[in-house]
Amino acid sequence: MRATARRKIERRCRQLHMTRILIFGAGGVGCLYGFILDQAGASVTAVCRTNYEVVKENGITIRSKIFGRQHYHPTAVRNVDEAVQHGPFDFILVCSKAFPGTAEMIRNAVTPKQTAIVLAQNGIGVEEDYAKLYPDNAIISGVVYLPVTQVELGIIEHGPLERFEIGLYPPGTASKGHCEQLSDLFKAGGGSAPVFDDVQPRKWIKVAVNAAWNPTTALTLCDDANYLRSSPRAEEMIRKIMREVGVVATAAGYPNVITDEVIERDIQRPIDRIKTGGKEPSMLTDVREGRALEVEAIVGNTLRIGEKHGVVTPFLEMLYVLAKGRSYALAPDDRWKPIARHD
Ligand SMILES: NC(=O)C1=CN([C@@H]2O[C@H](COP(=O)(O)OP(=O)(O)OC[C@H]3O[C@@H](n4cnc5c(N)ncnc54)[C@H](OP(=O)(O)O)[C@@H]3O)[C@@H](O)[C@H]2O)C=CC1
Ligand SMILES: CC(C)(CO)C(=O)C(=O)O
Repeated sequence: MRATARRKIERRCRQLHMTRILIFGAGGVGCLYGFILDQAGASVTAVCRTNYEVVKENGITIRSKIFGRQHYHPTAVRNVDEAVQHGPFDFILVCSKAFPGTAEMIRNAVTPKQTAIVLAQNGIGVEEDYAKLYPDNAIISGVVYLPVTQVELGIIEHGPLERFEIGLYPPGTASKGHCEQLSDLFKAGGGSAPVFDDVQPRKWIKVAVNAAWNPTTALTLCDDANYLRSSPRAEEMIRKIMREVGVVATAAGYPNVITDEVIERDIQRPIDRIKTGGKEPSMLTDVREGRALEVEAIVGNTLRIGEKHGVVTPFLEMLYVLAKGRSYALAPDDRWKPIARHD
């Protein structure tokens, strides 16, 4: 290898090792992304809540169809104030559920002009609160494809898919340097984080998937394969909901994104799982654990964007009302609060 090429690789490795990452929300997604970044050589601090003692004492065990059985030990802290002594952070990965008020919770760990805030969450329109609060920081919006569940405190089960699609919010606001750096880190850690000039079309595809699968499985208490087995109309209902989200996306300026081809490709995964065993979407896990549901970020924001553009969304409206009722029964504090701008 030529000396200049070797020096370039050595410099890149040094940069990765110096990168400081804060994971806010050490559940399924947070623990798995922390693992990938730890593998890349970054310094990983994790804000843990219920699993604090276990993670501090024993670290995190990963049982993954891709990475195998793994173990790592991030620096566990109880809250953002405690995390600050391990900063300043180059990236904060927000991996908690997309609920109102989270943007304020990370404030003390955000260094203006340095920290890139990465949203590893489902939903649409979830970036605006961060963009308003942190105008001097890069906001990276992410689309998470990662079937993962924390099955016991500090123990994470992960299926056969790992892809984190990322892009700046709003698109083209600053240099793509932060996105490229994060993408390099994922690659170095064995993961995959492709960078998009505009990641919003990708967010729309994912919210169509989540609006269809998350409330239906949460309300029926069936994993995706069992839901498909449950009646001859179940599969077509998923397509109808996804098409409805497609009409909203088109009205919002993203035509030809949620196409029939995209819908068929996505629905094939759960259909295949009828043979191999179903996946419990994260909202079904929340129902089983008695936690509030991410209805606003996934269904509420989508239907309000539709409303603003004069699109009638009967399926989304029905899912919204029923899933909000379910969430309210589980967590009575979860009353309606808009979480972001709805355009
Ligand atoms: N799981 C999956 O397969 C997928 C999930 N997603 C999305 O990724 C995001 C994360 O999901 P997932 O990992 O499943 O969620 P989890 O519920 O497993 O993890 C969220 C974590 O955030 C923690 N948390 C919440 N609020 C706070 C707080 N104030 N302080 C400290 N910790 C806090 C929770 O702590 P505690 O345990 O104490 O509640 C929990 O550990 C969601 O937006 C989800 O929709 C996307 C694709 C797939
Ligand atoms: C796509 C799906 C349903 C897969 O896990 C998901 O994003 C979730 O569980 O929230």
